[in-house]
Amino acid sequence: MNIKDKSLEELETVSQDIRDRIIDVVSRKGGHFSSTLGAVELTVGMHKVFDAYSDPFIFDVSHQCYPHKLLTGRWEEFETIRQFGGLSGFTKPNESDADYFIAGHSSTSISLAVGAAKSIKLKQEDRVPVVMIGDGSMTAGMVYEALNELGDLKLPVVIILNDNEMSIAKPIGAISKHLSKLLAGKTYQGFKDRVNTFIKNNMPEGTTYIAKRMEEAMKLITPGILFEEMGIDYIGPIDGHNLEEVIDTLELAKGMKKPVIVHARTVKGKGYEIAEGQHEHWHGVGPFNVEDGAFIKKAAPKAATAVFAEALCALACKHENIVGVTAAMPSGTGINKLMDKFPERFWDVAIAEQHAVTSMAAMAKEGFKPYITIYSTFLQRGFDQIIHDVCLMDLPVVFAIDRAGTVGNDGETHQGAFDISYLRFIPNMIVFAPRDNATLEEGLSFAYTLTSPSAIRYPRGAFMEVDFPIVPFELGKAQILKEGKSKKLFIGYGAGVGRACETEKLHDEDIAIVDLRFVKPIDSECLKDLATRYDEWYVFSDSQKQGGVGSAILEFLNEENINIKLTSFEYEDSFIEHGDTKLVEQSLSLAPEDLVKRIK
Ligand SMILES: Cc1ncc(C[n+]2csc(CCOP(=O)(O)OP(=O)(O)O)c2C)c(N)n1
Ligand SMILES: CC(=O)[C@@H](O)[C@H](O)COP(=O)(O)O
Ligand SMILES: [Mg+2]
Repeated sequence: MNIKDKSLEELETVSQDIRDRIIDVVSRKGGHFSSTLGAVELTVGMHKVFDAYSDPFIFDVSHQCYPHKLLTGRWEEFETIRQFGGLSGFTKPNESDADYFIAGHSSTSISLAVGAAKSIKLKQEDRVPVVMIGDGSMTAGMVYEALNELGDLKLPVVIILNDNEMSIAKPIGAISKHLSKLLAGKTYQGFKDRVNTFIKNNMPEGTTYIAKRMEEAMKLITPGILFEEMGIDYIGPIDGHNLEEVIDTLELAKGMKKPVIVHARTVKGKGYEIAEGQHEHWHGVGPFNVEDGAFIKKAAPKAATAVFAEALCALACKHENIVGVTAAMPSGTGINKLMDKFPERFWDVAIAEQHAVTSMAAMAKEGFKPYITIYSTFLQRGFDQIIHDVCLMDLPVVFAIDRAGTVGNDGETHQGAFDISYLRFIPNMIVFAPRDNATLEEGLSFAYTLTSPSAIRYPRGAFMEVDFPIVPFELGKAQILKEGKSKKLFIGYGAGVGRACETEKLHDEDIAIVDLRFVKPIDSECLKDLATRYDEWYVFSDSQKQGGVGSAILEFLNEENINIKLTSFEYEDSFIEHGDTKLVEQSLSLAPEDLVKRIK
């Protein structure tokens, strides 16, 4: 839809049509809801003033990109948003030339804009990167790395700060507080260029000097001081739902040919009253009833996250030295319950995974027992800190890794595929996994006793329940769940144990099953014993094959010079698409019915 020539009135209608389409589809299919509604006018303004097929349109996280997709030839296809084989819920260049870059992890947008702006300058092209970044995403350190360079190079970039005073939950920290103060202030237009030009052309020499001093003085009172001092012009706050104001301001910003932040005040959920405002549960939703906003709940077994939160609560009651953090995912990780119960011991540190890891390392050094609770995919953000600040000092930090394995509709940017591979090779790190809710509780208690770093992983949603005796975790010890008459052996790890059991049931042989429990240190004695009885091993784990569980076992077999035929049912060397988990697993031939065929 080309909106360049539309009048303001027509654009108001376009905005309403976009809102109606989002409410209709997301209420039936689920998705990121309140973020996208809050970004409608800002997105329409971007498309009115800039050209998405030439100027890099860069959405931070890009969960708010639905209006952009609707304006760039995906109106009908929007019906398939986040569905298997359908549109991604985030920007994706192979979907449309209007999608400049893939996103899903937050706070990359300004770095992308700096890279784009450097390239545009070198290629001497007439294009301007335009960024939309939320107030929550402004709390990640990477943003300041980018602003630091941008303010120095003064490359033309327009940054729209979409400030709805919400992250997923209420925003945390001094940056958010500062931005809210700005929102409360009166509008300040960064129009110094116009003033300077006027003075230069019309006033005697000395005036410029006086004007310069005046400008310096003004800086002391201008709200955008945080950005102005970094060399980034600040305009705002403006009403991010007032199309005329948005368009005029973006025109002004574009004309400034320098880095400028347009600070827009918006309401998360704007246009669907029930979701308007600071409502965490409207950020990402399942299907709901438009009339009354009631969520259409499907009966589901108890999620691992809920078990984790309850178990950690019980532990924290028992042991006063337990502390913990989430990085802006309080309800997603269940840490909100701990924050409510122990506000002095559990924190939301904002979107700051690196800071989460290193600050908790210091608490471990001080004698506390930190549980760092971060999704597998987001923990990738704190990788160097895990090595440099936790493992090098061999500190007793527990990494509670939620969303391990495939995560469903979020897709490639969010899969919890890599944590085993990226943790296993770090000295001092203990890597282990429960197979169900009962062993998750057991595992969290066991982790409390460890004097080295440890990582325990569990899936999005519920484990598949399996029925075997619960034995206490013992460092480096596996648990043989059943012996078998066949020469085959199923080795399950974490949620993979459930899949091994399902597959064994579908198979027409009596197959032994072992719960590996530890991928590091691996249970050499148990594996050596099993090798005397079984010579065809199959590995089941929700993790990347490269460097994963199968690799660990192969390394062991090689070191012991044991000759076993080993097949690993882990993820192949590619990124995993979005969609319903069952459909995704079938596409990977990892559903039990597929595995039976592959074994045969
Ligand atoms: C590195 C990283 N950590 C955590 C998340 C989870 N996450 C997705 S959106 C979001 C909040 C974003 O808030 P904001 O930028 O204000 O956008 P809004 O939804 O308010 O429009 C968070 C924490 C993420 N995508 N990336
Ligand atoms: C956009 C983003 O990164 C989060 O909203 C994420 O989608 C949450 O994932 P869960 O739904 O698994 O909590
Ligand atoms: Mg926000």
